[in-house]
This record gives sequence, C-alpha cells and structure tokens, in this order.
Amino acid sequence: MSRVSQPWPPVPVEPAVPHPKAPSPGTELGVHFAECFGCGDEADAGLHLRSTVGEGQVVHSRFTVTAAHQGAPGLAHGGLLACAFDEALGSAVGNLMRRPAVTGKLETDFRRPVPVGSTLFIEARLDGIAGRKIYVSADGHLDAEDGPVAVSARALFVVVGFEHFSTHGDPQALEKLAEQHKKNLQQRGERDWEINP
Ligand SMILES: CCCCCCCCCCCCCCCC(=O)SCCNC(=O)CCNC(=O)[C@H](O)C(C)(C)COP(=O)(O)OP(=O)(O)OC[C@H]1O[C@@H](n2cnc3c(N)ncnc32)[C@H](O)[C@@H]1OP(=O)(O)O
Repeated sequence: MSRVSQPWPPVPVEPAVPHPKAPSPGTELGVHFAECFGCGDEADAGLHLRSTVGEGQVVHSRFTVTAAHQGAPGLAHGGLLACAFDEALGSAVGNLMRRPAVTGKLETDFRRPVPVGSTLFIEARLDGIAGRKIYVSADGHLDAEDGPVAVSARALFVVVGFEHFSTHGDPQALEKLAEQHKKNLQQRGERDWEINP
C-alpha cells in the first residue's frame, strides 16, 4: 500500500474563517472538560494535552507520552496517538470556529515510532468548510515544534446542535463542561459563547 494520499479536502470547500470571537494567537486554551481523556486534568491516565492558539487558522498542542500510553514496550500505542490528534483537531475546530462539532472521520499516518518520554508537538489547521463539514489536518512533530514528523492526520468534523450531546451524552456532565468553558473564558477575560453563533 502506498502513502500517496487522496486530494485534501476531498470536496470543494470555502475557507474556514475563524469566528470573530475566536481566541487570539498566543492564547492558552485550557481544559475543555475535566474528565476528557484527551485534555482533562481529572483523567489520571489521560493525555493531558495542552493547546495554544497559533497564527492564522492553527492550534498548537502538545502532550508527553507516558508508560500509561504504551502499546509495545517503551512505545506509544497508535490508537492513543490517534486520540491525541482527535483532541488537537477538535480543539482547533471548537475554539477557532466556536461551533459544536464531532469527529465524523479521522485518518492517521504513522511515520515514526513515538517513544515513551517523548513529547509530541501537534500543529492542527483548518483546511476548509463545506456546509456542516469542517476539514482539518495536523502534523505531530517529535520532541520539538520543528522536530521530525512522526504522525500526520486528517479529519472531517461535522457541526451538530447542542442536543447531540444532551440526547446522546450525560446531561449532568454537560453542565460541568459548560461551567468549565465559562471558567476558561473568565480566565482569559472573554465573554461567554453564544449558543447560536
Ligand atoms: C461551541 C464552542 C466550543 C468551545 C470550545 C470547545 C473545545 C472543544 C474541544 C473538543 C475536543 C474533543 C475532540 C474530540 C471529538 C470527538 O471525539 S467526538 C466523538 C466521536 N464522534 C462521534 O461520536 C460522532 C458519531 N457520529 C454521529 O453522531 C453522526 O454520524 C454525525 C457525525 C453527527 C453525522 O450525522 P448527521 O448529523 O446525521 O449528518 P449526516 O447527514 O450523516 O452527515 C453530514 C455530512 O457529513 C458527511 N459525513 C458524515 N460522516 C462521514 C464520514 N465518516 N465520512 C465522510 N463523510 C461523512 C455526510 O456524507 C454528510 O455530507 P453532505 O450530505 O452534507 O455532503
């Protein structure tokens, strides 16, 4: 099987213009939900991924691979790396577009092994939007922002209504998420999001 990839985005798109109230470059984004496996500080074995807004339509994320993330001895599990990209890409979509969206499709290219103890620096970017479909991609650099690319990913996020989470998820935990979001905005001196942006 070759690494030659299909055109991306796979359909004609409009530029994915960040929301006028999107956090500005340099903003540390904080945890979006304390129990989130990707970023939550209450998820002990989680990835504890941290993200910062970059220039343009980019979010920079990073996480350090621990023994809890192993597949083969001393090496990160590929599924966990995919999880990190899901989180990093979702963070770019949620924070820059300020629209609730879920992952519809996520593909990963694993190019180099990622050892325990290494830090992956993930640069995620918005590639375009077509109706409710938001296309994003990311590269994960080993141990430095300009380190060798170990993993790349592409994903489609689909914009959903808030009822997606209240209908299918845990409404009580959803309140916790809303509180966390408010706290993050207050810490950044910003106002709350609009439900209908
Ligand atoms: C608000 C402020 C935020 C503030 C700041 C928050 C920060 C926030 C950080 C979050 C960071 C966490 C990031 C983790 C994010 C997850 O991990 S989300 C969890 C994993 N994903 C899921 O559970 C989704 C499960 N799937 C579903 O619920 C439904 O299939 C979907 C994706 C909502 C789509 O269903 P639907 O709404 O009925 O829409 P549907 O017509 O089927 O699809 C819409 C379009 O997408 C296309 N499509 C859908 N799936 C696919 C696919 N797999 N392949 C190709 N095309 C597809 C369809 O063909 C269709 O295209 P068009 O016909 O419009 O051209």
